[in-house]
Amino acid sequence: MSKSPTISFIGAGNMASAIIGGMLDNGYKAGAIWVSAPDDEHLQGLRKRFGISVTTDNRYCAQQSDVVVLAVKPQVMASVCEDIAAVVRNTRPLMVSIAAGLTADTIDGWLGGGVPMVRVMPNTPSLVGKGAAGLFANSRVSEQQKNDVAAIFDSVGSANWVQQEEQLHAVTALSGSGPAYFFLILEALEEAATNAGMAAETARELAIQTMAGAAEMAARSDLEPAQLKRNVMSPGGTTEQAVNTFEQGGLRELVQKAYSAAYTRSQEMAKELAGK
Ligand SMILES: NC(=O)C1=CN([C@@H]2O[C@H](COP(=O)(O)OP(=O)(O)OC[C@H]3O[C@@H](n4cnc5c(N)ncnc54)[C@H](OP(=O)(O)O)[C@@H]3O)[C@@H](O)[C@H]2O)C=CC1
Ligand SMILES: O=C(O)[C@@H]1CCC=N1
Repeated sequence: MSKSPTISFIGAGNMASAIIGGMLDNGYKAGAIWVSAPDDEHLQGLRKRFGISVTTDNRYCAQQSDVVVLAVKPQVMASVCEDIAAVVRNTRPLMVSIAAGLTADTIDGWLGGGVPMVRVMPNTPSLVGKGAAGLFANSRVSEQQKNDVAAIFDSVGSANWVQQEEQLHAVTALSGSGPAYFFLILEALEEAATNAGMAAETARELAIQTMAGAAEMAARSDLEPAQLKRNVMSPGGTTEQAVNTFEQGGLRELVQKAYSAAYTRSQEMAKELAGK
């Protein structure tokens, strides 16, 4: 494989667009990226936005590249793989799946078997170069191919290898789904502030800046999150009241429950879809 491999995305939705946008902002050339999906109008929009090549023909798309990223919903993965299997057998690209749940063996079976495959669990902040991805390679993937895939996901954030495929369930429940958890908190904080009379625009600006600032501090500081939290809590002050309210309301248990629900769903999807 060349130093900068050509990359085809099958599926052009939220996650593919986020990765492509991030890659282009971080040095990848539009000329090296192909995308396929059923809706030509949507594809033309992406072509205009990103300058990449587009086609409604999945087989043609798969033929163009050293790396083929499967970026469709898990429920349509079987039919997509069966459609491109002959092409994959001939051109032998590195296959990358970003689908939640589906195991490398299941997808390999749909592609006809013997395929080098990396499973990645990325997240949508890839669009702004702040993605967090977990990666697992099957035994057919070479070191060079691992480096090529890691370079793609490092270019849009951070790429983190896991040694056991099962660990991707944990990645999915944390960072794959995670952006939605923080957007939910953002929504709730904005709502609370506007209920107290703050202008919506100001509430959004302050809430986003606070979330970004807290994340940046946690990333840069040697202190534990618990200590960073205590540093905001003046004895007898306002934060103490809010944090106690969260703790007494069962926030930790709720977070554990939500995380487990996502984890379990990832496991269920693997079982449900393997038979299809
Ligand atoms: N969204 C996220 O935050 C994350 C998603 N993922 C995984 O990424 C994958 C895609 O998710 P997401 O981007 O959110 O989903 P979307 O629904 O946004 O995107 C799916 C894309 O696949 C296209 N598509 C549907 N059928 C076909 C087909 N037969 N051939 C080619 N393309 C097809 C859709 O086109 P159309 O819309 O016209 O039907 C759409 O462009 C999923 O497997 C998901 O598990 C992983 C991590 C995070
Ligand atoms: O909700 C989902 O199933 C996908 C996987 C992680 C984020 N979105």
